[in-house]
Amino acid sequence: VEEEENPEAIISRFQQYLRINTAQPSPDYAEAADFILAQAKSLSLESQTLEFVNGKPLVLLKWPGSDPSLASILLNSHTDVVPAEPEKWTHPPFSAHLDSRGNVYARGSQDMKCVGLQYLEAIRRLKASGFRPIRSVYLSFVPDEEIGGHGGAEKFAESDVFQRLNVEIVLDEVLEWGMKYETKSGKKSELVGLASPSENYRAFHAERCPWWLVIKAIGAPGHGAKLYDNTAMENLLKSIESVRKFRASQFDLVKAGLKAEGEVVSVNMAFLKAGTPSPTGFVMNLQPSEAEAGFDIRIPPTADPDALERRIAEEWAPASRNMTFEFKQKHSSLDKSGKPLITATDSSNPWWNLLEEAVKKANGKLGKPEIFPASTDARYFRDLGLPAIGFSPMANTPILLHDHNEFLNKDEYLKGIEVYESIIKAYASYIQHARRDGSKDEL
Ligand SMILES: CSCC[C@H](NC=O)C(=O)O
Ligand SMILES: [Zn+2]
Ligand SMILES: [Zn+2]
Repeated sequence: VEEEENPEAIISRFQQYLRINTAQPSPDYAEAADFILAQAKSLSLESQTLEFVNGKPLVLLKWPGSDPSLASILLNSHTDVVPAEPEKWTHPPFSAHLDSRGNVYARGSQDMKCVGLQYLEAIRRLKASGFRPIRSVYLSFVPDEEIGGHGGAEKFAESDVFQRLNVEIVLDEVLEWGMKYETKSGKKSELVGLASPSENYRAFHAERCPWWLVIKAIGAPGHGAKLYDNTAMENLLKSIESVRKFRASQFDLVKAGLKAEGEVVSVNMAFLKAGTPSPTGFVMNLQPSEAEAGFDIRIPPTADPDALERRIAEEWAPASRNMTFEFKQKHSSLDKSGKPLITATDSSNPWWNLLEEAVKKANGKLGKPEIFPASTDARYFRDLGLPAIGFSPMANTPILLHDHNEFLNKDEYLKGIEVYESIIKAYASYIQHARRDGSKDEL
């Protein structure tokens, strides 16, 4: 085994990447880009750095295939991570501390620096084994996924550069996802989804789309002791009650086991803003003339977006109650032709089956296609009509996305590299033209 293929060397590279503080809101993108470019160089991959937004580099790597007439494969990962509160971690979030059980602690160890580097390590192994891709394999290391992807994947997907890559399939991240709730029958709190850390890998063919909604109420201000109708607070509270009812109806479907979490609309209040500040807090005997609330809504591609929009306009922020609303973020859950943004998993999309087979070959098992409850950059590629699959090879791993003490076990990381090795090999050697209509052409 070559020096750089030792497990120690592999883990050490993972740690190096994790130690770069790319936490929002001020990620060190320059250092991350340098690191990726150095890795690319050591692997003799072609590279270029794109800057759709100043100071936010997107590193694009290429492993050229032997047949440039075939469409290519894109392996996407984001380089930014969410912030961490260091004092709440057992090991500092950018130390990449390796403990005696082999757990590597760092912000980004699951989401998703692991995946970005596993792609590269898989290529290192494939190269060492003498494998040569027929299709070109591209890797994109994109900025700003955690804040919406507008300065990264969104611009990239819309770019001429991307057009010229002739991409036919995109792989992106997915995170293990579970939820806690009170069962209807008793007080017992349960975990569904990946409650018992499972042996299975999960793969996602769609995701819920983010709608970040702000509703605002106005009303006549007045004395705090006076009862009168149509205050801003009263008007907003009516909306909140209505939102809560709807939220409960959706959640009940999940609790009853009728729907998966990705199949219902979620709505959670993100902020409340009202009141007249005073040096000691808020003025208490004044009813404010404005009140605002913000909601994180996620809509599955299977839901009717018009119906939800009507509900917002008629029940949650009716003009008749002196209310207005605004979206801070609104990704359509339908494509341009009005079809739900769902990547096919039938015979019209050979990449799904190839993924399944490749994971099996690496002794893994893939679950049924699911709808990811949160959002990833994959939606920008699905917008273009491209198949995109959310997949991160992490089994037997507790769900710590955006949580304190995020870690990944080194053996799970190493196993993931083998899984990607198998996937990249299968994808890059696939020589049929995959057509949207499901027909195939032997070349
Ligand atoms: C509006 S894009 C935000 C993307 C983010 N992705 C992962 O957590 C999410 O909140 O789902
Ligand atoms: Zn992520
Ligand atoms: Zn994230």
